[in-house]
Amino acid sequence: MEGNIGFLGAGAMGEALIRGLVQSRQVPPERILVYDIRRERLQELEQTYGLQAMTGREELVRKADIIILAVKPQNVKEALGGLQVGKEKLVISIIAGVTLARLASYLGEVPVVRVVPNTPALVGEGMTALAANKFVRPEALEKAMAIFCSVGRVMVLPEEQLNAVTGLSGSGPAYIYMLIEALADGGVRQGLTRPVALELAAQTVLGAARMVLATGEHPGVLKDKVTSPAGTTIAGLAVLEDRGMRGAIIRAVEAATLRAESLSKE
Ligand SMILES: NC(=O)C1=CN([C@@H]2O[C@H](COP(=O)(O)OP(=O)(O)OC[C@H]3O[C@@H](n4cnc5c(N)ncnc54)[C@H](O)[C@@H]3O)[C@@H](O)[C@H]2O)C=CC1
Ligand SMILES: O=C(O)[C@@H]1CCC=N1
Repeated sequence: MEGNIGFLGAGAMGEALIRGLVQSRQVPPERILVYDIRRERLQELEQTYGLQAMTGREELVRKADIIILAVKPQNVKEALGGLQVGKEKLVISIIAGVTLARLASYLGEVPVVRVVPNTPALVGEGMTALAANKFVRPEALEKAMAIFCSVGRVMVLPEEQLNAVTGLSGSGPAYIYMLIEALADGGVRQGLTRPVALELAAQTVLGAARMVLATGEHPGVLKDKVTSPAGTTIAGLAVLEDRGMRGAIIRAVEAATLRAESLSKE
């Protein structure tokens, strides 16, 4: 990948992308530039990855060809207010809920791609959806896609769908970690050791996810293949139905989507 990639803000998600990019070998660390308001954070990232720490957002914007905005929605105004970004640059925002229109109110008529990534990018298993404003040329969109393709899967969607994506795949890893933790607790409850239970739980989630993606079969069909008549699985599934697992997950995605919508207005 050509050019310098600059991160404005590098917390949990910024670092997941940095690590994923470095591990993918698509971008050498010396072409990754970072500015974060916390000095100790900058030093830590510089030492860990050998990337270039910038003295301020102006230096970052001057030296980077692609600028990834990775501050929290609440910090958008202080991070972007008064910032001059040339039209030849490509801005990529990973900020949840913040619309292309709102970004344009700070940045003006520059190419911006709004992206919803997730933290499994750190291990090359990210899921990213993106939408571009009208100033983004096809080659620039390709570049944005290449960055996120190097750390997982990518899809282009209409911007109106990105808050729902945030509620599903953006926040989703946390739901799944909770599921894995609960499965492991279940195993421990039945007498398994914690490490054994955790490995069983995590590999089961990974295997089930791979089955859905690799076979293209409806998850209901795959579920039926696990479920023997009068067997163990149906006994477990009946409890999950009783306790409203499906409804709880649907509501979780809804609540997170609504929160993404409200973040845009903060
Ligand atoms: N964590 C996740 O799984 C995902 C996060 N996102 C989005 O990514 C963005 C970052 O999220 P996290 O990394 O989780 O948050 P975080 O709080 O870990 O990182 C934000 C970073 O921005 C820095 N910062 C704050 N104000 C700044 C300023 N004015 N200039 C430069 N740096 C500044 C902070 O010091 C911090 O290191 C958010 O907008 C979030 O909505 C999107 C998808 C997934
Ligand atoms: O919790 C958040 O607001 C961010 C956005 C999606 C995942 N983490």
